[in-house]
Amino acid sequence: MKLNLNIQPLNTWINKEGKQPLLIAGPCSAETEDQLVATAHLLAKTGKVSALRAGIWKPRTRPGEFEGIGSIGLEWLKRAKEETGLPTAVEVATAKHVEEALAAGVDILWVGARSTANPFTVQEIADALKGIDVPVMVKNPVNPDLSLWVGALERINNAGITKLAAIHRGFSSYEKSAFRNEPMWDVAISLKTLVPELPIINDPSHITGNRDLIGYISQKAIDLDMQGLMIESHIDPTVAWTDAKQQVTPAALSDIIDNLALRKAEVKNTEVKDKLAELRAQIDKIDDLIIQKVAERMTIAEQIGKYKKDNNITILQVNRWEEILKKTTDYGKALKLSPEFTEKLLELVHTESIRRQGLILNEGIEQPKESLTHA
Ligand SMILES: O=C(O)C(=O)C[C@]1(C(=O)O)C=C[C@@H](O)C=C1
Repeated sequence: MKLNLNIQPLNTWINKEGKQPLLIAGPCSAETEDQLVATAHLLAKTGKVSALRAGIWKPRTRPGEFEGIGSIGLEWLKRAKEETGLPTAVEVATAKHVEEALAAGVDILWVGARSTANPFTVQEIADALKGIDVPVMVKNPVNPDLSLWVGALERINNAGITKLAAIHRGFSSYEKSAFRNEPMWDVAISLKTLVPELPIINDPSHITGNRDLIGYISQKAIDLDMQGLMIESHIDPTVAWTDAKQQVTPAALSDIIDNLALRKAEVKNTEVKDKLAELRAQIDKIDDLIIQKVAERMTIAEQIGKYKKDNNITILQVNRWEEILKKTTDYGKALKLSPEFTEKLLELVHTESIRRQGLILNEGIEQPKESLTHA
């Protein structure tokens, strides 16, 4: 399925001037005029930054935390832009923010993750943007809901904004992990599949919450053909008022960018092309076999379903299911497949098997369509 958004290419609204990858950087929050302007100068000096970001209004999880310096910071941004030539980007969460940012000459606006999760907020921002030709970037919602992300992009696009990009900043999760926000790359890949022309910019600062992992996530984003990076950079992260652990100095940022291996999606070399085509043909054959075998397995599950119906046996057989999970993940391990992967694959197959048996056991009863997976 494809979604039709009216989008202009990234290079029509942000000048990369040959810099690779596209980099938007700046402090999490504008704190003081000196901090912002000095950081901007150091970032400009790296020669790697295409736009300066700074949080002016900060949506904080708990009250009492620093909620951004407010409108005065827009004046500092203006000065930073005048002195460095870097275009500026800020987060907006209300119509008033939009008006103030535009009046102060901010070049790029972005919608934050909490705002994207709320269609009322997004619509308010979209209404404030009507008739204005300004680039807008939309962060993913805090929860891994592709529809909310797409909905926000549609609302902004419907307001006439064609200089549009998405920002992948990861998703909240209860699970403990190395990351502040789980990357859940599959959600960003689904967005890319749905709207291939939409630029996606990765935000490794918010995904990692940890400056030591920023290089690692940045490389993954480039490997997945994302169009740019937004990285938080502060002249002295140790004393930053917000997100101190995930900010890097402009010099450290420059090193991170130098260490990235740049990749391109297009294959130009014919030898490489031929080799890829040969391997892809093998994958095509195997994919057909996988589908053929899954279909055969479903036919057998349906036969079992008939027995269950005739003998009043429940569909779910937990002991048998556990036995299958154990033996198959063990077998997978021996073949170098991770148990998590094998389990996920089997769960999908088992869910479909159960659904089909349900159709047999409850024949004649209308059954609404259910989703196969959760997120
Ligand atoms: O063994 C069964 O009873 C089946 O119906 C097969 C099957 C499966 O697809 O693997 C399906 C449902 C049960 O929960 C257990 C296993």
